[in-house]
Amino acid sequence: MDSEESNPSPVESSKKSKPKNPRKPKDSVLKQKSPAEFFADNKNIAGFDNPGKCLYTTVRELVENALDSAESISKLPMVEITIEEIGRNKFNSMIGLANHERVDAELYDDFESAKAREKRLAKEARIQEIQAKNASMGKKSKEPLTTKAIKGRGEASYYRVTCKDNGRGMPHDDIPNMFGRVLSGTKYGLKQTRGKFGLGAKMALIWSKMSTGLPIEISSSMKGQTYSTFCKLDIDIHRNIPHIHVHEKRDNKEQWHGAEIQIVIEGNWTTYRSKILHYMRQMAVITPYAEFLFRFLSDTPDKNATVRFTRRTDIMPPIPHETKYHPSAVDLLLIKRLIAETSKQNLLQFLQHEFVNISKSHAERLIGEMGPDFSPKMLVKSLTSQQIVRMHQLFRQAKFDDPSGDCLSPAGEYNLRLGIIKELHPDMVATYSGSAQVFEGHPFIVEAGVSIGGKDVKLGVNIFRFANRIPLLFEQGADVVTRTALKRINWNTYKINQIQDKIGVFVSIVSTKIPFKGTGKEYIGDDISEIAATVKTSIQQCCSQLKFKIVKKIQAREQQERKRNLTRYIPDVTSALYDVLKEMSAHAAKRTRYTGEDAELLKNVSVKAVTDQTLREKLARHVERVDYEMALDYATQSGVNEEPKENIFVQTLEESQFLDFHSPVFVFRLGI
Ligand SMILES: Nc1ncnc2c1ncn2[C@@H]1O[C@H](COP(=O)(O)OP(=O)(O)OP(=O)(O)O)[C@@H](O)[C@H]1O
Repeated sequence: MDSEESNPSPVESSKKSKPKNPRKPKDSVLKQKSPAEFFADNKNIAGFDNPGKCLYTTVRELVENALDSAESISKLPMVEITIEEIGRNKFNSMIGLANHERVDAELYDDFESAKAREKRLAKEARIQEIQAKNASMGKKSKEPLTTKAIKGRGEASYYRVTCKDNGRGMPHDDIPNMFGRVLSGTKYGLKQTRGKFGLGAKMALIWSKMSTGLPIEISSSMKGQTYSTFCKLDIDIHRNIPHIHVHEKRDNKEQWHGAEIQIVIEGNWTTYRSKILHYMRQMAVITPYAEFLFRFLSDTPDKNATVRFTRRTDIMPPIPHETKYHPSAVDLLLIKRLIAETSKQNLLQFLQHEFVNISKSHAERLIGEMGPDFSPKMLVKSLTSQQIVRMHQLFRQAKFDDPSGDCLSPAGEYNLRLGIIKELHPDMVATYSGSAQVFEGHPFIVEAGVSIGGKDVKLGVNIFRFANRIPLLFEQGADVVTRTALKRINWNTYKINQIQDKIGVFVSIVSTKIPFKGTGKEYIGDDISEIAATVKTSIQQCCSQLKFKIVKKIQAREQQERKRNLTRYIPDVTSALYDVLKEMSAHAAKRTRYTGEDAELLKNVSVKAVTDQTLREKLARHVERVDYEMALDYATQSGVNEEPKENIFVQTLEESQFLDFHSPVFVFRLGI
């Protein structure tokens, strides 16, 4: 499909989209909706709630696609995101709309009548007077300096969002459907990916269609391609098909591969600025092997911002690979689909090859158990609905080995720790990576980190959640990680103060199926007991490591305190002791009960060979020695960390294998 500039009018396309159904009864109120229409009507369920959130979710969807794409070809990701503010005049000229000055001012929401204005100004003058009076008396005034003028709903703000990556790129012919057909994508298999639903990019396009009416622009090229694709399209909401404006091949002299997506939408940078930057920062924590360049451009130069999140390691987690279904993870519909799609002929081969953890002998036993109607050689496509139900019933009741986590790609304890240290600079950090666990036949791995102290960390528990290496920023309260950290961890046990310490809790969950609540990928519910239990153990593991360090720190502090106290009491103690000894030595000659060392001491006291000063010096020396020994003991056990230190990052060898050494206080990685 090449260049196609013609653009059917909306009227035409809606006429086409709703053919009259001749059989529809006259009084029927039945209607159908296309998936695109459904999501346009309910865009909030995909995270497109209001203009600010739409800007945030658009950035997020594009960044996550960029990372998925680069990682799928094992390329260290380089992602450039630019948000360019577009003023109203510029926007109008982009869409060919002449600027228009207000004629009937009273029509507008922010209109302030002369009387209201007079009243407001009088009030402001009064406040200023009070403030001046208070200032002269040295008092602070609580009144705000100005009262608010009437605020209308405000003008819409428009932004051009561009995201460029160095990933796989997209095949020329697939691009229109990838961006212009809701629920189409390449990530539907059983595989750990950030994307899943085939929805995100289309939602951004639907929002642009709803707010600016401008099409999306895609440039893309795949490795080794001599051309790049340029495609400009929007979406026919009623028919859920791409509406192509331009789709053409261009020269690719630089041998570039990747994708550049550009979209113009309404948004709100002011209210979502911090969320977007937060998202980028957390993405840098969980993806320290990626380079992100984030730019905000505006006509007002002091609003401009450039943030670069530099790559800190070139070790990428292994590529997650597609796996087969576990027999306990399938339902009737899925079994039917697998039967329809399988290339295997008979039942034995089908069971053996379309599922994990069913060996040949196991498959034979299962078929025997299904009943006399079944045989290993029977054609799988000839199974009746009843027979499929029987198979499903057996799958639910039979015992199968758990699926392995080999197909998963967790961030890795090394990367997680590096990310936390790089972005937060905590005083202490502990990380833990668990083994693969299972829920409903899907493997999952939980990794956790707990840090104490650090830059820009608030007092109390600060939660950082990640699912399939996506930061989750919204709906925090209902999430399994938040609930576990706040309600099920007894921080006191680990000598951590939940209110006064700056605690960072990082939990990253990866799985072939993340049980998100809703398509917005904002939180994981607390109702899956396997996940909740693993999250709890992982956080506890980190806390135990920290407790070890904290206890040592407390001991060192107590010891210092003890030394200070002992030293403070030395003069009093020694003079009291000396007085007693003096008294005893005065009567020693008359009594014979003192012998040996005691008698020697009393004699020395009486001849002033031992004085108050001698006792003082001896006791001070003793306190000093005990303190030194204890300090040495502490340092050998916990390492000296008061010395000047500098972070160093070792360049890794490409294609090498690594061996991790885990200790309660560090992870050491060796190339082998
Ligand atoms: N930057 C990109 N590079 C390569 N392919 C891309 C890129 N962006 C999108 N795609 C392709 O377009 C498809 C649709 O993307 P979309 O964001 O709509 O859904 P998704 O990522 O599959 O799932 P989700 O809705 O869960 O994000 C993707 O599956 C992918 O194949």
